[in-house]
Amino acid sequence: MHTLDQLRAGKLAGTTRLDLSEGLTEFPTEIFELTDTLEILNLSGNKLSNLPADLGRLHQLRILFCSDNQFTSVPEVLGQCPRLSMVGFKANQIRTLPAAALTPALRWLILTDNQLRELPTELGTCKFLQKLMLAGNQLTALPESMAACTRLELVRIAANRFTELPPWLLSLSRLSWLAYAGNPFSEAAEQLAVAHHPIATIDWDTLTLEHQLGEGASGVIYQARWHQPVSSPVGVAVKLFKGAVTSDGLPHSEMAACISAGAHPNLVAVEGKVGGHPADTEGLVLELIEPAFRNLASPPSLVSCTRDVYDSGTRFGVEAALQIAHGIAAAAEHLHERGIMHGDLYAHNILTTEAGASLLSDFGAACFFDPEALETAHALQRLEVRAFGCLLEELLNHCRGSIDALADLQQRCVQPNVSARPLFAEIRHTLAELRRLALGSAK
Ligand SMILES: Nc1ncnc2c1ncn2[C@@H]1O[C@H](COP(=O)(O)OP(=O)(O)OP(=O)(O)O)[C@@H](O)[C@H]1O
Repeated sequence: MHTLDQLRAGKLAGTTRLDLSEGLTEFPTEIFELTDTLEILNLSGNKLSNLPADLGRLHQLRILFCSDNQFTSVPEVLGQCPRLSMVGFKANQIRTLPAAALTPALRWLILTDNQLRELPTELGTCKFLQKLMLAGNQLTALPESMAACTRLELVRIAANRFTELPPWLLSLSRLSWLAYAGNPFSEAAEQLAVAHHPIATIDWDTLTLEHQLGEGASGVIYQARWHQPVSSPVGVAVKLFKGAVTSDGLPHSEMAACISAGAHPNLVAVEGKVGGHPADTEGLVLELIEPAFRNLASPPSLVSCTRDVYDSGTRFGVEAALQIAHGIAAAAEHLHERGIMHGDLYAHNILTTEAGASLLSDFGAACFFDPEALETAHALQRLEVRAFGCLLEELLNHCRGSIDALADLQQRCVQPNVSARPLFAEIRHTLAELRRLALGSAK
């Protein structure tokens, strides 16, 4: 984080990235002293409601963040920054996205947690659009012109007012990560899934919270001891939800998905939901994940956009790669059978051990569908199969040996013809066979 004083004293000359959060009510004109170098401007956490009319002077600007400010409209002046490819206005009070604000280079647009009711038709001309974050608005539809946004890979429309899933979304050939829970059209499927999976209520008084294990966008996780009447206390993890909308959707939908997912060796087991919390906070009691588990990768960077980032030294043996792939395919198949799409099937949401055990976690983007409405169900499943294909590509890229049959499967999972992609039952079966062959040849 930089300071206005540093900027005014000329100490930031030549910088390519500027981060200022000081309760600013106006755009500091001194920023224009950085016109020749400034590529990333982060003005999140201020009190801004507009940007200067000559913003286009920042001709190198590629990335602009203005989260947690007081904008009511996305400034039209953004359209004058030709290189601007990433725009973030999360948690403002935005009601309008003017067509003039759209830049030709737009690749990543974040308007999570605003008050948008409609979007301009011109969004369909943003042919480089790859990642679109619209959770927590009041949208009822997306412009049909967006069917031309064929580079879209990740779309968040959870917690809006959609009465149907835009049908053209399901034929976008690269779409891999979709979150739509918390809309009127998906409510019935969510309620049905929860009704089919009653869960124990664990009284808050039977839990002793110990230290914090971690914190995600949707909640805080604590290690705890669960005192049961007949046995000695067991170690568990307790996730207490924050309640607010996240970039993936509503915590309520995350809870519903965790609960209705049911038990599977490649998912984190849910013991029950917390009852009787003194502040009425919602929470889940989860199996404690062993410390030997590590995230397979880190979330995408500003550069990688939709793809995870791996540690430079990451290398898998053939058997480990197949074992991880098989475990995650089995988990995804299990979820799909129950009418749940994970929505965020990514290596950064997969935990693995050196021995090759794997867990698919983070249900923050999960959505529900009717598994018996086959056409939509299969289209959604095949969308998530592309996400799995991306994971397979990454496993192959970091694999010590080559596996031609795995490369073939990967290609089938990401093929542009969505309806020709295999479903997870077939993928899991193929991977089981490949594991058997690999084990056989290792003997
Ligand atoms: N059951 C568990 N046992 C042990 N540690 C856990 C458990 N669940 C979560 N954690 C720890 O808490 C952290 C936050 O978990 P959480 O699932 O809320 O968020 P996340 O998925 O990492 O983040 P986000 O939801 O923002 O993508 C994890 O990274 C992990 O370190």
